[in-house]
Order: sequence, then C-alpha cells, then structure tokens
Amino acid sequence: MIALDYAFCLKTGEAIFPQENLDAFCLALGQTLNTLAGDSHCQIFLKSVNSSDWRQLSDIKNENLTAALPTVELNESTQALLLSLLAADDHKLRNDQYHLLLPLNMRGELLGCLVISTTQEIAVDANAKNMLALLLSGALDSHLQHQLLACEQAKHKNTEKKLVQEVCSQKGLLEQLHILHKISLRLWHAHSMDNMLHTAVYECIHALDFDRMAIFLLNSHTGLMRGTYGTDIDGKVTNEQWYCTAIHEHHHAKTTLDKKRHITINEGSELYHDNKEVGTGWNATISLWDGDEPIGWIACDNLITGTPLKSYHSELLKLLGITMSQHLIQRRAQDDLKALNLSLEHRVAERTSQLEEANRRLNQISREDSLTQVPNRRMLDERLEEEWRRALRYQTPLTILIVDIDHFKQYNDKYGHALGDQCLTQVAGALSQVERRAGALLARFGGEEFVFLLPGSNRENAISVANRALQAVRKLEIPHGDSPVAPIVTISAGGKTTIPEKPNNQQQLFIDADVALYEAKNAGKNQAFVL
Ligand SMILES: Nc1nc2c(ncn2[C@@H]2O[C@H](COP(=O)(O)OP(=O)(O)OP(=O)(O)O)[C@@H](O)[C@H]2O)c(=O)[nH]1
Repeated sequence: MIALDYAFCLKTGEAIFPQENLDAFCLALGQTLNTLAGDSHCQIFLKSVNSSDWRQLSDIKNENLTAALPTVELNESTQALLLSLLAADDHKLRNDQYHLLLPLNMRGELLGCLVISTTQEIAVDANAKNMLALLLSGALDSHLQHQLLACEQAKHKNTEKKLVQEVCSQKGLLEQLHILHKISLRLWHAHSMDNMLHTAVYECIHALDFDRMAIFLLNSHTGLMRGTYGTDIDGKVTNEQWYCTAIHEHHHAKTTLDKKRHITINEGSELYHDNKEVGTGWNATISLWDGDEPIGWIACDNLITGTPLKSYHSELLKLLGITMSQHLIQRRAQDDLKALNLSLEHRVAERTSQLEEANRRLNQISREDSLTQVPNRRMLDERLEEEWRRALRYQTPLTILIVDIDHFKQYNDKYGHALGDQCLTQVAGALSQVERRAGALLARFGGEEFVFLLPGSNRENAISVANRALQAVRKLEIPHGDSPVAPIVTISAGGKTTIPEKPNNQQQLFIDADVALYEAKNAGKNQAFVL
C-alpha cells in the first residue's frame, strides 16, 4: 500500500522552485513514487482549451521523464484508460494496476489531470491529495504560462524579423522607384520613338534591379510583334528590330495577352537570347496597354549576375510597365501629330505654290495681249509710268515708237478676219525680236497698232529701232494684194524722244509720237518718223 500523505507532498513540492520548473517537479514525483512503490508510472494529460480532447504532456516511468511539450496524441489504450478514470474518478485495479486520477484546476478551469499508476494499492490522504493537486496545478499553470510566453516571444521575434525584412524591402522598392522616376524624366526628353526605346533599355538595365531587358511592340491589327532593343548575354544593348513574329507563335506574349495579365514572373526558368537557351534564372513578362489595346511587352531577367528575385520586384516591374505604356502612348501621339503636321505643311506648300503659279499666270494674262501674246496696253501704261519717273529723276532720254500696219482694213477685207489675226500675230512676233536691250518693251497698243517703249534711248537709236522694225515686218513677206504701198504687208512708225521735265506728263509723249506716225503715213507709209 502506498500512502500519499503530507510528507509525500512536501518531498515532491521541494522541486517546484523555480515555479515554472515542471520537469523537475515531475522527476521528483517519479523519484518519490519509486522509493515508495518501486515500479510506478505517472502521466500528465492536458485538456484542449476549445474542445474536450486530451493530449499527453508528460510521461514519467520511475525516474525517467520521457515526454514534455509539445504534447503528444494519446494512443488507444491510454485514451481508453483516461476516459474510464475520468468517468469513475477512483483508483481501483485495472489491467493489473492501481490508478489514481488527480484533476488539475486553475482559476476554476480544468487544466489537465495527473494519473499515477502503480502495482500497489494507493492510499490517499484527502489533504495530501488536495495539496498535491494544488502544487502540480501551480507548476503546470506556471509551465503553461511560461510556454505560452515563450511562444508569444518567438512569434514576436518572428514578426519583428519580418518587419525588418519588410522595411528593407520597402526601402529597396523606394530606391528603385526613385530611379525609375529619373529614367522616366529622361524618356520625356527623347527626340524620337527609337531614341526613347534605346534609352529605356539602356537606363533600366544599368540602374534597376535586373540584368537584361527587351522591349517588343505589338500591332494588334496585323497580329505581328517586332523587336526594338534588347540586351545581349554580356549586358550590351542590342538592336533587335530584325525580330518579327506572329503574336500567337510567341508563348509568353500570347499567355500574357490572353489572360490580360500585366505581369508574369517565373523563377528557375530557361533564359534565351536570339532564340537560343543561354542559362536559367528568373524572368518576367510585363504587358503594355493603351486602354484595352495591347501595345507591347517587356521581358526582363537576371541572366548575368543572377540577382535574386526580391519581394518588391513584382511591384517595381508593374510600375515599369505602366511607365513604359505611358511613354509609348505619348510618343505615338506625338509622332502621329508630327506626321499630320508634315503632311499638312506639305499640302499647304503645294497649294501655295499652285496659288503662286495661278497668280503669276493671272498677272501675266492680265498684262498680256491674248491674241499676239505680247504685253498689252495695261502693261505698257504701268511700265511707261515707272520709266517716266526714272527718266525724270536721272534726266535720261525716253522714247515711244508707235507702229501701225499699213492698209490693214484692206487686208482684212481681202483675206478675212482670221488671216488678219494671223497677220497681227506674225507682225507682233517679228517686232518683239527687234530690240532686246534691257528695259525695252514691245506692247500691242490696240487694233493693228504696236508701241515700243525704249528707256535710255535717244532719237538716233529710236530711228534705228524703227527702221529695223520696218525691215523685220517686210522680211515676213506676208502677201497683201490690195495694198497700194507694196505687194506685202508693211508698217509705218512714228516716234518721239524726250527727257522728262515734269511728272505724269507721259501722255504728251503719245500725242507727239502719234503726230510723227501721222507724218509717216502721210508721206506714203512704209516709213518712220521720229521727233
Ligand atoms: N483681223 C483683225 N483686225 C483688226 C483687229 N483690230 C483692228 N482690226 C482692224 O484693223 C483695221 C484698221 O483700219 P484703219 O484704222 O482704217 O487703218 P488702215 O486700214 O490700216 O489704214 P492705215 O492705218 O491708214 O494704213 C480695221 O478694219 C479693224 O477692223 C484685230 O484684232 N483683228
């Protein structure tokens, strides 16, 4: 018979200082029992907080403590024994052993129980039982609180560690975003789409946290994607505009676009360059969008330095995608506007030149005789006014020579008006070749009359011009059967040379020249008079 009395409790209770030392208490319990009853077995079971399940905390066979936290599940026989003891609360012989169940309570709650199994019957003093339960409950509670505290401390440490990692990662992301912002500012200053794409690849691989980058542009209308700039296996920026393939043939592009996914990151995947596998590492595919329209995608990887994938990479690459999308949209709009402006400028220039030509032609027509194509009277008046002013200012001579076809009425009457027109044209052509000095002008004055304006010409030169004119027309030998002067068309000329004395008096020159012409006609025609 084992007597669990006050002395037993004191002996085992000695071990509970420090109070949380449950293991020491259990060992003392086992030792004391062992000295009292030889072969003994103590087990401490814990009740789950939220259910009626039980688990084993300690198992003390004689002096050997074999279990402690974490608790272990009960095997079938232990489970059955515990349930029967809990139901009966006695220490009768079961399976050749006596069992004593000691409930362990704390703050009115059942924490667990102690089961002592011996081969001898156990005599328990009620006070000793209470004291033992009290001691063990205290040690167990303290042990559990201690475990809980340790667990909380571990959790706290873990949270702290995660926090430090998170802060580091946030710091890294902030740094990278700052760099991305700087790159973005540089891209606004790119002078062309090509320059922008090259700058983007160059700046990103040198400043952001990845090794290689390539940008592809998509044409959703043709279903084609083409390369722009990429990075070779040594980290140099390369022109990849030769690369062109159908979108549906490119696995990454297709997956990203089909799923409308903005970013896909694969770790431990094969990395490629020029369609050849060149290593393994992480790679990322970032799609670029203009609203709902896919406009391109970016590929990044860590081929060269193997830089590890960081927690901020996903966020960083997403923002890189958004930034590049904005630049592409803006650059395209700028290029379209530029092309539109160029085409408008071209059309305006074309239209302006057409208008200028039309104006020139109009100007010419308005100053040209429509039949003979020599300058008309309007032109003559303008030039005479101009030359009169000049001659007045520099006091230089100015001559007017009026030329009239002889007996042209008879010519018309004999040959008809149409041949008359033809004759006028031929005479005009011949006269316009007579004087080629700068400033000289031949104009049709009206009807069958022509006028030479000869700036800087004195009377002597005027006579020479008049005679050459007569000669030139005669040389045409246009038959004139009804002319009393000659069998061919002839002309008469009357001229006046003057040095102007007052402005706007040019009409007097005409009057005088007309007088001279009259004299030439009166004298038998086919001759010239210059006053
Ligand atoms: N075919 C043709 N005839 C014209 C044109 N302008 C004027 N005439 C004619 O030219 C003729 C001029 O006749 P006149 O003024 O009598 O002079 P003319 O017959 O040459 O006699 P003279 O001057 O004295 O030698 C008229 O019969 C006009 O009809 C024209 O553009 N075409």
